[in-house]
Amino acid sequence: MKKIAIIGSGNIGLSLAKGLVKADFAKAADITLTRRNIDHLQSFADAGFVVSNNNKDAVAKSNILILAVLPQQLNTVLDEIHPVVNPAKHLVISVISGVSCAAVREKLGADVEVIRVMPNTAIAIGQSMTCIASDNATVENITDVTKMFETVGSVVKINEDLMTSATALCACGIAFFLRAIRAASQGGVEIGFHADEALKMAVQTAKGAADLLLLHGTHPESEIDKVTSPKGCTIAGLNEMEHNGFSSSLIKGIKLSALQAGNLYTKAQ
Ligand SMILES: NC(=O)C1=CN([C@@H]2O[C@H](COP(=O)(O)OP(=O)(O)OC[C@H]3O[C@@H](n4cnc5c(N)ncnc54)[C@H](OP(=O)(O)O)[C@@H]3O)[C@@H](O)[C@H]2O)C=CC1
Ligand SMILES: O=C(O)[C@@H]1CCC=N1
Repeated sequence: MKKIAIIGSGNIGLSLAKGLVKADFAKAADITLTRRNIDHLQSFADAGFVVSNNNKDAVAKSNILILAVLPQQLNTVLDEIHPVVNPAKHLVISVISGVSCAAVREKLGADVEVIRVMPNTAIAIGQSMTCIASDNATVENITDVTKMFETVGSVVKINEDLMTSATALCACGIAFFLRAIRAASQGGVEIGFHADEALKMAVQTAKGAADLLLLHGTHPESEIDKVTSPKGCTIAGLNEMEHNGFSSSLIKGIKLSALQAGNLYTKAQ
């Protein structure tokens, strides 16, 4: 029987909890959500989740332990739960950016199996791109955790040294693509649409573009070639965007996010 404790139920912890229940991976009653201010979890309590501000108690009652606090909040939590973490009983999953499996074990004990997982907020609707890495978990536990996260999106197993890159591309990436959609809708308003219709059109167009790549398995440029008629309006707009640094700004932003993701924990010490 899976009993899950999510320690630090904020944006990603709650997205994960919603996704796991929506996917029928777990029942709400089998997931304990913790945070210090549990008043903010009332709607989740109403939906059947167990809510608590007692991390030790939540850990003691679970076998899958998901760490989802901010990097700068982690050490306090690890010091607190250390006495009740049992390597024979608990599998530790950390979604915390910039914190290695080894750093978690330094606080919880060398025998504890730790799997690092980097999902994104689309996990709430079963559409996460989740990257997984571990330096000491058994093949069986990695397989189980892969299956768990496959119920809420796609999973890629990577080497741990690429985890901060995965954070930038996939977890931060949600915000990057959302900002691109917002910009497109703002352009739509300038050329004549009301804001609500412009947003709806931009969202569906973005979804169509992503699905073309997913369903055709093609490269973006090959799909772009089908849109850019010779002397047409698409290539005119696209080249204007490139002259203004469209691709370059995305690449630079992703590189800076990856750098920052790698420094989150050390900066917090
Ligand atoms: N947001 C995202 O898209 C993603 C985030 N991540 C990673 O997930 C982690 C959480 O990020 P995010 O959800 O955005 O942050 P939030 O600030 O939204 O969530 C952190 C939660 O931890 C709780 N918390 C803090 N201290 C404690 C404590 N001692 N015991 C129990 N709960 C505590 C906070 O609530 P309270 O103050 O009430 O205690 C808060 O709800 C980060 O490490 C981030 O790098 C990873 C992938 C994606
Ligand atoms: O912005 C952050 O630091 C976190 C990590 C990835 C997404 N949000």
